[in-house]
Formats: sequence, structure tokens, C-alpha cells
Amino acid sequence: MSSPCATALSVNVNKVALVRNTRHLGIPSVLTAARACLRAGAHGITVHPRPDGRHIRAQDVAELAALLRDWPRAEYNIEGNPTQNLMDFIRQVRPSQATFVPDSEDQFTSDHGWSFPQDAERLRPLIAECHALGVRVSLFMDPVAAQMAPARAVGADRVELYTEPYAAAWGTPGQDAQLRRYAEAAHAALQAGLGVNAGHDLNLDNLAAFVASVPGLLEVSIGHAFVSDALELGYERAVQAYLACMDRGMAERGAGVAR
Ligand SMILES: CC(=O)[C@@H](O)[C@H](O)COP(=O)(O)O
Ligand SMILES: NCC(=O)COP(=O)(O)O
Repeated sequence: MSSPCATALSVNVNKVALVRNTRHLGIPSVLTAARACLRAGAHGITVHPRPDGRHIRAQDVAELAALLRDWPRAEYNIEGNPTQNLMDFIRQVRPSQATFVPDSEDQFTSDHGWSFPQDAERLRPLIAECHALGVRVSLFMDPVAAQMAPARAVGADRVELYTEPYAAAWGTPGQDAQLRRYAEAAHAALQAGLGVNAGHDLNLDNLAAFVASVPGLLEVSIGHAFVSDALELGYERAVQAYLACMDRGMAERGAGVAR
């Protein structure tokens, strides 16, 4: 079993950009949201600049990179499909982490991870290019233990466990079985030498149990529910609420407190 580790909160600001794009007024500001979240204690910012520009756009990616240069301890995580538009952003910005997601251009939202061995050969050189640029690579993966070693074999540093199936089971009799599935996948990832991230549909209800149950969890990236909560609580109180959830989960897991 891995030694207890603290889990970082990366706030995904996609949905701030989505609302902004419904008018030509520049509000709500993505930069204002990111700055407020960092000031409140978020450990990083995540964006997913999809090819259709529905929310995060190239100017957001560049402006957030400039902001994060003022926050050297915070991480910048850029998500996307490396066979589409992601690599141009990685070359331009060199974020802390690139999260490869196998989404199609018109996909409603992310809903599956990579598959091995099918995806191995096209990912391997793209991962190598990120490493040559000094960028860590996380692969968006379904929680399948047998897929973790193949993910490591193509050069990934981390996996991001796709957590929608867990979120959908939250509050049902299948909840604990899902948690065991994610714990097994995380353990297999750790055994393979991978770091473990997680994300998609995590929220204030389901987060603490997930953090408590999944060994070695280094980062959660949370956007849709976070922005929804921030509409009611404000950014600062929303960050504090999510960090408190994570602290409860880590205390139960025997880890420290959120970094
Ligand atoms: C990869 C993932 O699960 C999310 O980070 C993704 O960014 C969600 O995309 P939308 O915000 O476009 O639904
Ligand atoms: N990688 C997951 C992420 O960044 C945000 O997903 P969601 O919380 O918007 O579902």
C-alpha cells in the first residue's frame, strides 16, 4: 500500500468560459475566477480547450499561463485530445501537466478513457514529445486495473481515473462496489509506477468518500459541480468547502491535509 499522500485540488474553469461565451461582454472572467480560486487555496487550474471553442479558447489558455507564472507553487493542467488541438497548446504554454483525453471533436462531454493496446502506438510519440518539453503526462482512463501497466508502458507519468461511473452510483447500493473498483485500479496504477489523478462529476457529496477510499490520490480536477457551487457560495467559500471535504477524506485515509 502506498504511503499516505496529500491530494491536490485543481479547479477546472471550463464552465466559467461557457457562460462568458453567451455574450460579447467578457464576463464572467475566467482569469478572475482562477485568481480567486488560487487565492482561496486551490492547488491548480485545469482547462479543456475543445476544438469547437464552446468554452475555453486559445486566449484563455495563454492568459491563464501568464497568471500561473505568478503562482509558482500552483499547477497548470491542460486537457485535450493530443491527436486534435492539444499539442499546439502544450508546445506554446508548456504547462505542469498535459492530460490526454480521447474525446471526439463534437463530444458532449468526456465519457471514456484510452484503451490499450489499441491506442498505444499513436500515444507513445506524443507522450515522448511532452516529456521533451518538460511536461508531465496523465492519461484519462477508465478504472480498469488491467489497463494500468499498459498505460505506464507507453510512458505515462500518471493516469486520471474517469469518475463518472462512481458519481452515478453515489447514494445507491452500488456505491461501495464502485469505490472498491477505483481503489483496485489505483492500486494497480501505483504498482505500475504511475501517479493517480481523478476527475469528472466529483462534487461536495461524493468527494470525501472517494478521497478516503482511493490510495495514492495525488490530484482531483473538479469543474462542473465546483462552478455550480460557486454560483451560490462564491469562489472562496466553494474552494474552502472542497478542501474541507478533501481533508475529511484524507484524515480517514490516514494522509495529511490538502497541500
Ligand atoms: C476530462 C474530463 O472529464 C473533464 O475534465 C472535461 O474537461 C469535461 O469537459 P466539459 O467541461 O467540456 O464537459
Ligand atoms: N478532469 C476532470 C475535470 O477537469 C473536471 O470534470 P468535471 O468536474 O467538470 O466533471
